[in-house]
Amino acid sequence: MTEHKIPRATAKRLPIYYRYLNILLDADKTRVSSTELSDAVKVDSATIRRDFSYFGALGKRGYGYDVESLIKFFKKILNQDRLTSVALIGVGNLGHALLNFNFHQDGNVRISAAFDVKDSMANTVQSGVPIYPMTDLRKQLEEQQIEVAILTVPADVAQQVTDETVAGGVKGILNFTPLRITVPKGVRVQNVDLTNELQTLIYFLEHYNNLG
Ligand SMILES: NC(=O)c1ccc[n+]([C@@H]2O[C@H](COP(=O)([O-])OP(=O)(O)OC[C@H]3O[C@@H](n4cnc5c(N)ncnc54)[C@H](O)[C@@H]3O)[C@@H](O)[C@H]2O)c1
Repeated sequence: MTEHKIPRATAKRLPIYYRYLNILLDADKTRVSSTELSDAVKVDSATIRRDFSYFGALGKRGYGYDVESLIKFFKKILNQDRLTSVALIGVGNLGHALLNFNFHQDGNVRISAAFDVKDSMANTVQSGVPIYPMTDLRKQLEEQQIEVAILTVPADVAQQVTDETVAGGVKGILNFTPLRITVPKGVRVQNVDLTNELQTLIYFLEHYNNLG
């Protein structure tokens, strides 16, 4: 499939396009030009045209892109048309916040099981999600066929928990811990580093805001 050939930067922009296209659909707009899209999502129109060309979605001159067919197409690529069950491991401060949030606005991703070592937490339900003891991790991941996990445990146990998670069949890990975890080939890790994001923002404010 073409999916494997999409550059990473393009893949990262897909959810942004998808979200905006849905807004257009809700507003009963049937087509959109790359310039219009560019203004809305703050990506230059040449990049948008190049991104879309990777999927073979070529806009017609003077017409633009058909909103509905683009959405249909992106839905498939982004797996938005099927529900993805996700596990959360480590129900502390951050874990609780994510459980509470539980990706409501997207509707197709949900945390369906959470795990923690604390005895007091085991076999309770938090924000509608069952919390299992770590001894049940592998069994639950396998039974629920969960392939994506969010890691919110302390850094010193992150690698050990990662190994257990991968043994349960998980193929993708959203890693909130500061540890750069090691995974076998075929398992993908996405690191979320809030400090880094904040520092990047501050850097941009300091270096680019005074130019104009
Ligand atoms: N709190 C934040 O704002 C924030 C932001 C970004 C990243 N992080 C990182 O996310 C992780 C979690 O942060 P936090 O503030 O929620 O910590 P926390 O101490 O509040 O929560 C950690 C949870 O993990 C559980 N845990 C410990 N060992 C475990 C194991 N072996 N298996 C399963 N569960 C285990 C603990 O019982 C606890 O409930 C840390 O690595 C932290 O550095 C935190």
